[in-house]
Amino acid sequence: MSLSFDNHAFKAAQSAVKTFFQKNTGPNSGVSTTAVVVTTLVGLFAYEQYVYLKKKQNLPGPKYKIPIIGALMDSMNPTFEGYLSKWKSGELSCVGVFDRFVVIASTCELSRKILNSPVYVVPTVVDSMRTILCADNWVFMEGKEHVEYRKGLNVLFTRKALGIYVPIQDRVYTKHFKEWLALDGKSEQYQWRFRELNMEASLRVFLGDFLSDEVCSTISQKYFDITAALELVNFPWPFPGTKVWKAMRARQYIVHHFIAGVQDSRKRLSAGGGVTCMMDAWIKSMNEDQVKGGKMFGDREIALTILTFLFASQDATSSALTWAFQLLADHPDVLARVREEQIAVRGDDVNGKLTIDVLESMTYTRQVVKEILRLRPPVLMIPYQTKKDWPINDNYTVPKGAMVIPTTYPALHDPVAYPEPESFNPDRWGPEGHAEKYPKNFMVFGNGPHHCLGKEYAFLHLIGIVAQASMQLDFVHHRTKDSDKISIFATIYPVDGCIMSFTPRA
Ligand code: HEM
Repeated sequence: MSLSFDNHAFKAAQSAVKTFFQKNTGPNSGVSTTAVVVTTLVGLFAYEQYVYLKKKQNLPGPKYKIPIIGALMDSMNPTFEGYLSKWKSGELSCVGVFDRFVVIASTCELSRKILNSPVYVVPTVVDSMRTILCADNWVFMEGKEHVEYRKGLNVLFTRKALGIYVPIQDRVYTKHFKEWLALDGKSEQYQWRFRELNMEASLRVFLGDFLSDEVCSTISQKYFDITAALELVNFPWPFPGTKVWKAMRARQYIVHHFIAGVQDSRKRLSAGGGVTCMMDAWIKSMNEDQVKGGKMFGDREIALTILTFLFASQDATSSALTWAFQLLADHPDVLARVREEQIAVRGDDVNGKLTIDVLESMTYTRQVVKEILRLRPPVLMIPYQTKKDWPINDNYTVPKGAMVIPTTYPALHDPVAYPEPESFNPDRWGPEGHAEKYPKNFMVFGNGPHHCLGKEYAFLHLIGIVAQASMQLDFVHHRTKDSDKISIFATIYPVDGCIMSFTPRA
């Protein structure tokens, strides 16, 4: 991100300042350099305010912009309460950070409009991501090119493919449950343990055993640097030591190992090996398509795409998993019904291996997962950017180049669609509830051409963990005064980090 407030006007101001200097700061000019510098700075700051207010028009938002940085501090240390008050301030509101003008939409209607207007907007992920994920990554493609590329990835999320992943997921759950049980019922913050389970499940589903345990665990550590750089607006230059710089280094390590994995998978498949993970499935389907002249993906391209899956899934799913355990432990009646369902659908085999058929038959557990995602949506806001001036409604035109952000939380807590929206009520998704009558409000996975590619995988993953944990583990949530408060680290977590203890299920 550059620090140019508005390129044309800024250049004009620069040239005026230069002329002024040339004319007035000679030895005989009688004007001191300090006076000129101060006047220039005041002029530039005044100009910056003018640009901000011109874009802001009548939108709710700060009355003026802090010179140069704007609301950088709020952006670096966001609070959920801060977001809530922003959303409540109006259906559209605004803020300025560095040279970024940000417009936030807080209604379901406007949020959907943004997600479904590819003519006006393009996803930006967040500012730093182009640097971190590499500018040639498919997620930054637009329009037809994006649609076509995305079609080539659908093969990785078909029901058949999802069925291959289930036993891999199950093995990872068992491994992590054992680790939790080895703590002998000790209570501690589990948020990061849930994240580790999730990271290993993702890596093993995506790349199977092509990564060693050691590399998996290093990636898990290094990935923290990528999450930490996910602020809405970052420090503009990736100087050594900045969050973006650390994230880039993490990406280099991860992509290096992913490329090695792709190469191993190619070799193994051409030696007649079977499909063991997503990458194998992808390469095998590519090999088959080759005969029909289908698209061939290169090693780095595959590695970068899998990095986007990790990026898209890791934080969101870890957040969902944390709230899942917390909410289930806090609602023993719901947990008891999940267990009843397990017995009903799995019969004598309640501790047996998971399959996609059995996961799909768990209708109540799916309702529970859906309600967890509604109550605590992992992705609160989805940053897009305008490609041109956009008259988004009768009262306001979003200027070209602005970040325009649809929100999910307000629609998911709309009392019309979800009466008593703060209560955890999986039955609202069942035949006796009426939440399913408001599909437009359920924007947990976005909407429109960029809606989440891994939605069904995420559902099955969360249902699988809840199913297996409910049968194999007894768990207690040690509530604190901060358990229901929300902290923001790319996504949302309970402020106390979810203090839990696990023992084997009696
Ligand atoms: C609970 C877990 C998850 C949540 C809440 C979530 C949510 C989202 C959201 C809100 C978007 C943006 C949609 C839009 O712009 O309209 C998105 C995009 C995406 N998600 Fe997910 N996601 C989750 C898990 C996953 C998983 C597990 C994967 C892959 C394995 C994945 C892959 C993607 C991809 C590739 C995109 C970008 C799609 C595109 O630009 O075409 N997500 N997700």
